[in-house]
Amino acid sequence: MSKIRITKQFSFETGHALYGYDGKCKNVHGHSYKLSVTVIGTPISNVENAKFGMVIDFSDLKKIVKDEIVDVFDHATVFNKNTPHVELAEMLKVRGHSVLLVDYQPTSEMMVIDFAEKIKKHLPDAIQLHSLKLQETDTSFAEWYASDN
Ligand SMILES: Nc1nc2c(c(=O)[nH]1)N=C([C@H](O)[C@H](O)COP(=O)(O)OP(=O)(O)OP(=O)(O)O)CN2
Ligand SMILES: [Zn+2]
Repeated sequence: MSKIRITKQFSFETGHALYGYDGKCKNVHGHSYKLSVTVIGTPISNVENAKFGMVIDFSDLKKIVKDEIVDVFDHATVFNKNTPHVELAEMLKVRGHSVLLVDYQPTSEMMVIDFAEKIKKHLPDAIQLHSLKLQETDTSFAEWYASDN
C-alpha cells in the first residue's frame, strides 16, 4: 500500500516578545498564527476497522494538536523564561492573564521545533510526523521537516 501524507490546518492568536532583538519585535505584540501539520502513513486496509482507508482520522489528529498546542497557545502571551521578561510574565499572571514561559526565544523557528516534539509524542506508532509549517504573518513562516532532522 502507498504511503500517504495528510495535512490538517489550525490557527491561533498568540502574543510574544523577542527579548534582546534589535527590531520592533522586541516589543510585546501578537500574531494570528497558522499551523499546518502533515503526517505520513499507510491508509488502514482492514475493512473491519472503523478507520478503514484513513492514515489517521483527521479528528484524532485535531485532538492531539488542539490539546498540545492550540488550546495552550491561543490567547496566551509567550515569553522566554531565561530573560528578564519573567518579571513581566509574573505580573501579568497574578492579574489573571494567560502567560506561557518557554525555555527558548519564541521565534517561529523555535516554536515549530517545540511543536514538533509535542506532536511526535502523541502520534500512534504507525504514523510519523512528516512536516510542520508555522505561519507568523502572511509573508513569514518557518518549516520543520522530519527528513532534515
Ligand atoms: N527568522 C525570524 N525573524 C523574525 C521573527 C522570527 O520568528 N523568525 N519574528 C519577528 C517578529 O516576531 C514578527 O514576526 C515580525 O516579522 P516580519 O515578517 O518582519 O513582520 P512584518 O509585519 O514587518 O513583515 P512584512 O514584511 O511587513 O510582511 C521578526 N523577525
Ligand atoms: Zn512576532
